[in-house]
Amino acid sequence: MESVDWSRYAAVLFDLDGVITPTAIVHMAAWSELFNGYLAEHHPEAAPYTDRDYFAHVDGKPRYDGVRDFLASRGIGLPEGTSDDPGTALTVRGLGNRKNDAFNEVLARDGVQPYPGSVVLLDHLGEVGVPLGVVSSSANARAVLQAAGLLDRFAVIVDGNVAHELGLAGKPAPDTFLHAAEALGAVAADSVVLEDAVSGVAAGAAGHFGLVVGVDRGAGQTALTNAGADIVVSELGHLVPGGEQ
Ligand SMILES: O=P(O)(O)OC[C@H]1O[C@@H](O)[C@H](O)[C@@H](O)[C@@H]1O
Repeated sequence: MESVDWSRYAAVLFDLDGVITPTAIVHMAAWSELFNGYLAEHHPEAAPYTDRDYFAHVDGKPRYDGVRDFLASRGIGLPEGTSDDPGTALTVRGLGNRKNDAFNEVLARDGVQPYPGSVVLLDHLGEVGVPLGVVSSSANARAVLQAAGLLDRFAVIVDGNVAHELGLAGKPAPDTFLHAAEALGAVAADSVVLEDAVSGVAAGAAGHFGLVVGVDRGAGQTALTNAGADIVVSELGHLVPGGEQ
C-alpha cells in the first residue's frame, strides 16, 4: 500500500464509527439485540438478523433509515412514529430509540478508545496542517469523539443532528460530505473521504471526491471497491509515510 501525499489535499473528511473509533462494533451489538428481540417476539417466522444484514441495510446510515431499510428487507413495514417515541413503541422511531438507549449504556459503561492507527494518521495530518472534518450519520458523534479525547482535532463536525437541522440527505447521498468540505473552504475534488461503510463510500463516490478511501472493518474489500473506493486499507496508520509496513 502506497502512502498518500496529504499535502495535496485541502480537506480530509473522516467517518467516525469504524474509522476513528471501534464504535461500529457497539452499534452492531445494539442493533443485533434490538432486531433479534423484535423479530423473536413479533415475527418468529422471519430469518434472524445477522451481521450480514448490518452491512447490507444499516451500516453508516442515519438511525431511522437503518430501522426502516432492515425491516423492509424482511417485508415488514411499521408506522414511522415520532422521535420522542419511547423504546417500547412499535414504530420505526421507537425501535431506533430502543437501540440508542442500548448504545448509550455501553458508551457510558465502557468509554471509547480510538484505533491507534487512526490516531497516528490524525497526528500526521495535524503536522501537515490539512483541515479535518468528521462526517457521521450518528447523532452521538460528538459524545463519542469527546469520550475518545479527539473532539478538538476537527474544525467541522457534521453529525446526525446537523444533517437533521439543515435538512441534508443522509449517506449514501453525498450531501453531508459536500457540506463539510464547503464548511472547510474546500471543493470535493481537492478533498478526501475515509469510510468503512458501503453507504459512506458510495456517498464519497457520488460527491466526486478527490480520493475515497475504504477502510475494511468487515464490509469487505470487494464491496467497498464496488461502491467506489479508490483504495482500500485495513488500518489508517498504513496511510502515513513510513507507516505502510
Ligand atoms: O443511532 P446513531 O448513533 O445516531 O447512529 C446512526 C448510525 O451511525 C453510523 O455511524 C453507524 O455506522 C451506524 O451503525 C449507526 O446506526
